[in-house]
Amino acid sequence: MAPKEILLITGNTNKIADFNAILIPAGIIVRNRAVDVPEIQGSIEEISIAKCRKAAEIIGGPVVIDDTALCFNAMGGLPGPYIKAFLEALGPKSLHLLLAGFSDKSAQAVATVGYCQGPGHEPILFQGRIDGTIVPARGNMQYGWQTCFEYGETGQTLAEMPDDEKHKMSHLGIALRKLVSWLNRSDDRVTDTT
Ligand SMILES: O=P(O)(O)OP(=O)(O)OP(=O)(O)OC[C@H]1O[C@@H](n2cnc3c(O)ncnc32)[C@H](O)[C@@H]1O
Ligand SMILES: [Mg+2]
Repeated sequence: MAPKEILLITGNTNKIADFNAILIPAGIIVRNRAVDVPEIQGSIEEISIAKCRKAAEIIGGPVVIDDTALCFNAMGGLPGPYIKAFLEALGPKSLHLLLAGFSDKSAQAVATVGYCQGPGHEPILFQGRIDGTIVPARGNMQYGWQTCFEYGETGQTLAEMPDDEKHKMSHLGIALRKLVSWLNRSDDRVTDTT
């Protein structure tokens, strides 16, 4: 089978590294274009579909995007897809203070990966969602909110987990494995009709 290639549209270098770490072992080559695609307001899915559609229009061909959300259950899912603005304003060290007035510290990390064949095509979404707890920042790696998100019952923040272990269970790992299996099934369909 010929190696598959995707074009990831993102300006986030940590995201590119994570895509490579997860997709290279699955035989997928990740190319990148650092285009700042406008993000609308709406549900996680609406934002991802609009971002993916716009990226395909800008590039004029097949693209992959990811939009990542951090949803606090006590706040009805906010900040959710707006986490970037909160992170920029507060920094990872103060993020947990948003929940200071709530006893429920539970949260979900959500990766929504979109694939669009090109301008005029409908984007397809692949989502990974994991449960965790918002805690005061722990761990060395300064990527987004990973120091503040303790995964499941592990007692470890994502920033404290070894990369290979993290990619097996992370929101992005789950979403990208769904993308890989869809890409492989698409291959089967092409084979079936020839
Ligand atoms: O939109 P693009 O260009 O892909 O890059 P971005 O950095 O704006 O990424 P998002 O729109 O997905 O924004 C989500 C925010 O969460 C951060 N982030 C994204 N993925 C993450 C992950 O897997 N772990 C921790 N933080 C992440 C990211 O740095 C942003 O502050
Ligand atoms: Mg963004």
